[in-house]
Amino acid sequence: MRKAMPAALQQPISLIGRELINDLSALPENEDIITDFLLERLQRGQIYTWVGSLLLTLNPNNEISTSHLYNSSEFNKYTNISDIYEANPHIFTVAAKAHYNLTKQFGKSCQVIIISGETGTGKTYNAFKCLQFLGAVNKNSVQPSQDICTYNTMIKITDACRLISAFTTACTEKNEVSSRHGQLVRLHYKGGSTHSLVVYSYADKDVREKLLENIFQMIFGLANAQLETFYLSKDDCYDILSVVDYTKGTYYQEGFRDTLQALDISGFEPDQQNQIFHVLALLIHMGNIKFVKNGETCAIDLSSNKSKEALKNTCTLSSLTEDTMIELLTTILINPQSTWRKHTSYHRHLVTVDACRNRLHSIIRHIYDLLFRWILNHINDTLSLQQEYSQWLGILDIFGFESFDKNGIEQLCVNYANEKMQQYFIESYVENSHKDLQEEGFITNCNSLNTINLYKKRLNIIEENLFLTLNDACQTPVGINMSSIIQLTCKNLNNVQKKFLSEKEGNFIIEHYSGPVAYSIEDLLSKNADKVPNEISLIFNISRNKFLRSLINSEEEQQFTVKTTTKKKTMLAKLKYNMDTLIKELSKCDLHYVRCVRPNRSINNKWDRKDFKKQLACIGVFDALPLVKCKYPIRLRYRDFYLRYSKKNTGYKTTSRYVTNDCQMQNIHKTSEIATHTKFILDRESKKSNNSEEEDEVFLTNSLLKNKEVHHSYFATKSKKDVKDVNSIENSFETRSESKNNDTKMKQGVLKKHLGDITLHISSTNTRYADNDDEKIWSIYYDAERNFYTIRINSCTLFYKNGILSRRCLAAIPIRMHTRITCLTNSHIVPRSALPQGLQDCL
Ligand SMILES: Nc1ncnc2c1ncn2[C@@H]1O[C@H](COP(=O)(O)OP(=O)(O)OP(=O)(O)O)[C@@H](O)[C@H]1O
Repeated sequence: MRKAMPAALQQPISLIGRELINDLSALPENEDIITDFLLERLQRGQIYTWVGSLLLTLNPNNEISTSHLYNSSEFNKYTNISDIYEANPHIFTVAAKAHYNLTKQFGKSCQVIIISGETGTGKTYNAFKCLQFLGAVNKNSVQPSQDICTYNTMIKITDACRLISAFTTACTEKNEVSSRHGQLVRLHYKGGSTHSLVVYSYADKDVREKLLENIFQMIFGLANAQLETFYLSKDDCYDILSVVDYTKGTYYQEGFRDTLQALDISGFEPDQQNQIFHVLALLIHMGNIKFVKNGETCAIDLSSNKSKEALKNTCTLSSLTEDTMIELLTTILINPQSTWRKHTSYHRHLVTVDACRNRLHSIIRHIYDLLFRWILNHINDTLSLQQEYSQWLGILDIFGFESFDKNGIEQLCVNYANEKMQQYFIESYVENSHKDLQEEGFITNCNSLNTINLYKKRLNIIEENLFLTLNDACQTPVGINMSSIIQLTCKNLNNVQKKFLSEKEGNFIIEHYSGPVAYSIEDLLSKNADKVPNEISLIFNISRNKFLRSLINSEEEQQFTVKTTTKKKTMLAKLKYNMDTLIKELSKCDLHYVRCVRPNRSINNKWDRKDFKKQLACIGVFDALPLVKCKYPIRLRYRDFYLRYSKKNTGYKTTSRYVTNDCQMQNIHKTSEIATHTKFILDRESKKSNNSEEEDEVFLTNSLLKNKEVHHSYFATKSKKDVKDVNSIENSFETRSESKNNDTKMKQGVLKKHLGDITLHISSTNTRYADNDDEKIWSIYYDAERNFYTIRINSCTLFYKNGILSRRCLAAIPIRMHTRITCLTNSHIVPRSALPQGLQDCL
């Protein structure tokens, strides 16, 4: 059960100024209010919102222009950000915070920005914005005297990521440029600037039947003459490009120009670029090969011109004979590695067209995979400058949750990866927050533990029941009826487990965190087996194409992909291994979460609120919110707090002052003494000089703080009705000006006004009085719209609202300060004894 919120924090939102709120934790825990609020923000072009320390981003869906969010002034604003913990919600803030923590050595030496959400919600877009921003920061931090190579590193890195993206995106039902791969871009830092890049590939989707962006680009981007050298033509029809939108030629041409530029910048020589296109052309032709049944066996369909032509071009581009290619595609070489028993090797014919087709596509996929990894290795070799440093900043962009009308193993891989990441988020963020809050005494019990258990159970069933069954089935040499295996697996589950995994009409249904998804079992085994023919390297080793040969033999040399040690190399086993490795890596890092959602329109063109709420629930916003509401939106580690305010201390005079109940001022010399007089809040607002004698001083005491037993002291917000008569304050200031020569009390420079149970004291020693009676030294202005007072004292401006007197324009959400007597080094809680003089900056 959570502790009741302080009354001041439960006031109606309208009083706080809804349009100023940028953190969901300031709103009541009501899904409808949150939905309205976010959609309102979206209409205003505010696509970013804090959920405590999480950043929530809304995909503007091409309806709202967001260019203003990423223009050069925004870059400058965030690259020169001074107050990293209180900055507006923006992807740049998250990047700046991670960069700040890394370079100032706050927290761990590895900082990772995790961007997640369903497909098409804007993960890749935001990951690029992060990179661009870090590029701008890097540019600022690199001294002109530094190596030009270092100076250009970030430009190269951004282009390299663009290149990787071109090789890993494809058009899907929900996103034209959907990532088909999960990558962790690691920017290695030395001396505050990026020195190298390493891109780790953690999970690839099954790209067999997918259309890869770069292949489109190539077809549209290459000149006709160059296409002819690869036996391609813009007018011909290629199966691998069967759903290409030919009206988008210009778009792909532009993409190709970017890819070429990225290839140049990433250090690919023209002949290497040509080799890449050569291999892509080979794959396009291979995709056109068709098979027919030929008696008991199968053969390549030579009666179709398209298929015949494809075979011819495939052989020419791979420099292999037609016989070799036919043998590779229609037979299996048994015992291929045998050298001493060579006579025992023999070819077994494939007997079904499907088997031949699966074999062809696994070869296409394998070669494409090898090409991509070769490119990745090349980029990493060029940009890692042969060195990795212990400090790095990572951006993790992993493909988003998918649920289409028909889902296969590809969606299973994607959704499992998302399930795993979500479980990790719930475990690392929600569970840790829960522990913190419990330790700090804010909550005694919390429902979030049930949520965590739910995630664990579901993942356990996917991994232990489903994956193991599918992997075992792949290893079995005899034919298997997958439908009955799935039925049996589901039948053996207990009632709780059945909630997560069930079987219906030949499909199996997983109740994911994002809702149920039905997966077809068609092709499940063949695709999961991911059987790359063992003889592929033997056959391509006799090719006269040197690049192809080296590519096929390069598998063992690849460094930046996670290698599975498991003997059962099924697709699901590899994926599980990769995800486990990734999570192990993440557990060593400080994590910054960015959660992406995409509001969609329903048929009547209104926002689909149901879907929007579902997305918010799925990415964990509603799980995190109750915890976030208990925590403070701004949480500084003790060390950060100390560094920040101790600096402020040295800038000020050494003597602090506090006000006792009867407004006497005393000097104190140790900050620790402040702790015993917690009424001290605001000091020295005038900036005239360091000479304390000439300065005005403003104090605010709050009777709420008188009680020393109050452990969680907070600077309470109070509703407007609690503030009594504002005019009377103004009047008293006027009176003070007028009676300056007569009133001895005024000469002592103390003004006191009771506002409910808050007392505002304004004191002045040696105050500079007005030279003439018309000059107003004090003024109070009430801003009715935003419900706060602006107090001007000489050149100094203060803001007052609901009991908070602050030097800055007031924060949009209620602010509390939590203190305790002692604290751990890494605690977010400031010990009372360490409250320094610059505490007012917290406000
Ligand atoms: N902040 C934004 N401003 C403008 N456009 C955006 C923004 N975020 C997303 N988009 C648009 O949404 C499209 C889809 O985004 P993106 O490709 O980043 O989605 P994704 O979450 O990475 O999807 P997938 O998981 O399928 O890769 C982008 O092409 C872009 O046009």
